[in-house]
Amino acid sequence: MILDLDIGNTLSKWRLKDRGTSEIRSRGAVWTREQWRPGADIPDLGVITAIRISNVARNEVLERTVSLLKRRVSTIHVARSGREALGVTNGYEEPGRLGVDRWLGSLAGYQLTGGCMVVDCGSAITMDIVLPGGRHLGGYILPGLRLMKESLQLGTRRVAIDPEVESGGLPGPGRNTIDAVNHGVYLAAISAINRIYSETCDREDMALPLLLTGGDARVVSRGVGPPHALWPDMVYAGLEALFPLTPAERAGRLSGAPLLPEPASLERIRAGLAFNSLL
Ligand SMILES: Nc1ncnc2c1ncn2[C@@H]1O[C@H](COP(=O)(O)OP(=O)(O)O)[C@@H](O)[C@H]1O
Ligand SMILES: CC(C)(COP(=O)(O)O)[C@@H](O)C(=O)NCCC(=O)O
Ligand SMILES: [K+]
Repeated sequence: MILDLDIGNTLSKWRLKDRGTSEIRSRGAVWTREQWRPGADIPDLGVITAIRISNVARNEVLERTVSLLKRRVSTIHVARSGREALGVTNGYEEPGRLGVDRWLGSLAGYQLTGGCMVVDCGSAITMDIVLPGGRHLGGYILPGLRLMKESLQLGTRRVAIDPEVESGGLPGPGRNTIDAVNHGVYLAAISAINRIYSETCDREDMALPLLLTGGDARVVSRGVGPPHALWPDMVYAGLEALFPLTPAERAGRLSGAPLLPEPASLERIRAGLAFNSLL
C-alpha cells in the first residue's frame, strides 16, 4: 500500500493507494500540527510499503514526520520544487522557493492539458500558469477565504466573522457583519481569479484550460466565470507523476483526472475584459 501525504498549512490530507490495482482504499485529513502521531484518524503504518510527501507546512513538522516513518517504511519520496521536471520549467528566479504544492499542481496540470492555469484554493489561493511547451510563468498568491476573514478579525475591533460559513454564486450586499464579510471576501477572491485568468489569456494570446483544486475549490467554483474543471487530487497526481509506483502510474494515468470543458473562446474572454475596463 502507498501512503500519499499532502501537508498544507491548514490540513494534512492523506490517502492509501493499492500498489497493484491503483485503487484508492481510504483517505482522510487531520489538522496540520506539530507532529504526525499515529492515532485513530491516521492510517495503520503496518500495511504501507512506500510514502510520497508534499509539504508546505513548517519543515520541523516534515522532519519529525519523516524520522518517525523511516523506522517503519523503506521508500519515502519527499517532493521538492526544481528547475525542471516532466517537461515543465519552473518560472521562479529561485525554483526551490516555489511552494511544492504549486509545483506538483503545475506538473499535474501540464500532464493533463499540455498548458493551463491552476488555481489552488487552500490557506492561500495560488494561481500558476504553464504554457504549451512547458514554460511555467510563475503566478499569484493571495490569502485564502478563511485567512482573509481572520485578518479582518485580527485587525479590527468590531468585525465578527464566521470562518465556517460559505458564500456562493455572486452574493449581494450583506445586511449584517458576518454576511458583509463573507460576501466581500468571496467577491474579492473570485474577482481576482476571473480577472487574472482573463488578463493572462489576453496577454498570452490563448484561451488556457482552467483547473481548480484545494479545500475551497468547490465554493470558489460557483463564482468562477470561465469554463473550468475541479481536480481535488491534483497535488496527489503531481506526486504520482513525479514518483510513479503503480503500473497505471508508470503508464502515465493520473488518478482522479477530470474531464476538461471546452475553454471559452479568446474573443469572448477579451470582450469580458473590455467590458470590465469600461466600468
Ligand atoms: N472538511 C474540511 N475541514 C476543514 N477545512 C475544510 C474542509 N472542507 C473545506 N475546507 C476549507 O478548506 C481549507 C483548507 O484547504 P486546503 O486546500 O486543505 O488547505 P491547505 O492545503 O492550505 O491546508 C480550509 O481553510 C477550509 O476553508
Ligand atoms: C503559497 C503557499 C503558502 C500555499 O500553501 P497552502 O495554501 O496550500 O497551504 C505555499 O505554496 C508556500 O508556502 N509557498 C512558498 C512561497 C511561494 O510559493 O512563493
Ligand atoms: K493553496
